[in-house]
Amino acid sequence: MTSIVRQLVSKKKRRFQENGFDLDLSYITRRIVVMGFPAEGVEELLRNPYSEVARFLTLYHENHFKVINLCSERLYDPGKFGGNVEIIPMEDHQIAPLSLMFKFCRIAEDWLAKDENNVIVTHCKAGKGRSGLMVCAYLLYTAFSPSPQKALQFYAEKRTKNGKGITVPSQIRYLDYFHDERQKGRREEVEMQLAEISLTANIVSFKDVNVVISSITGTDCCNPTRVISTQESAFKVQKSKLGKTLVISFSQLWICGDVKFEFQTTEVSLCLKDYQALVFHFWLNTSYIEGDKVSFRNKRELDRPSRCLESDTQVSLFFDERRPKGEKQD
Ligand SMILES: CCCCCCCC(=O)OC[C@H](COP(=O)(O)O[C@H]1[C@H](O)[C@@H](OP(=O)(O)O)[C@H](OP(=O)(O)O)[C@@H](OP(=O)(O)O)[C@H]1O)OC(=O)CCCCCCC
Repeated sequence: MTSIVRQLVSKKKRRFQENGFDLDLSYITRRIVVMGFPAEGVEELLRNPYSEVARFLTLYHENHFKVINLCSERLYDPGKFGGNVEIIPMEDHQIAPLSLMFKFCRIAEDWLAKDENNVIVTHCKAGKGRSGLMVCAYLLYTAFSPSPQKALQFYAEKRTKNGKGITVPSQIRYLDYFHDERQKGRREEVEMQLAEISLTANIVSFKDVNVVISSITGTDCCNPTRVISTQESAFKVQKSKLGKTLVISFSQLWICGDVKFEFQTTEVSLCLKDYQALVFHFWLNTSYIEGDKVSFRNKRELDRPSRCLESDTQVSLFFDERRPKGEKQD
């Protein structure tokens, strides 16, 4: 029964079912392994039991494995795997700044270069999204894959049965950013003045939509710093609604680097308390914005869109100015 539950929880991800093992684990290449979380206690009923993961690593890769834990929400004592564990915390369904993607690649490259028998074992919670972003970055970093599209296809084929590896659009966007930097070098940091957000969606006609904008300072991608919430009056924010279209205008709002946009509505919880429910979100890096407009043409281009959204939801961001980071305006 337990193995049935674990197989249900692992959904369409390929499992390692040889030699008495049945793990949510896939070899992406001979030396890159991706797996679901090595759980203990009750969660063992749902995910890879830590003891089975340890037995697998000892049997197949004793003294030659390095584990990289990408879960910010599930940390464990590195001593569990003999101490050879690196932690790069990422939030579920979110991106990692390019600096962390390159950090992952350097860790993997150094370890695999030490001994031809060495392997990298990467996991997050499901071992699908966050692990996929980092492993696809490594496939590009080493030129194993010539393009982000090829890396995504290769990963999806090796990790899943339904060809749906990385499915969060912003994670795919950041893989494109990574490839650009790997090919052409780091881009200049750019600040952009956000003038307007336009949202056309069914939800606008019957809900008040709030936008929270935050950005990553340093490499702590788990706690982005809030720039503004359109519910606050700290910045001059004007909202206008016409049918299914909401236009939010900003004044003097500059954003820079890795920026998260969260669209929320006020909901009532079961205990009759108001809370902000996430309708969708997306991430952008200002150095990669071309021109003065960014558009999302439908729901599929948004991250984790709620079921209540109609498919032809559209979002556009309009920018007034851009400047190199830190350049003072007179
Ligand atoms: C009889 C029980 C049958 C259980 C059937 C469960 C069937 C089922 O959907 O199981 C799957 C769920 C959720 O599974 P997980 O708890 O493992 O969550 C997944 C994880 O967040 C992935 O991110 P990452 O960790 O890979 O970065 C995410 O991928 P992404 O960020 O790319 O979207 C994926 O979204 P996605 O699949 O793409 O939509 C989530 O489903 O498991 C649980 O909820 C665990 C608790 C299960 C509670 C069981 C209570 C008994």
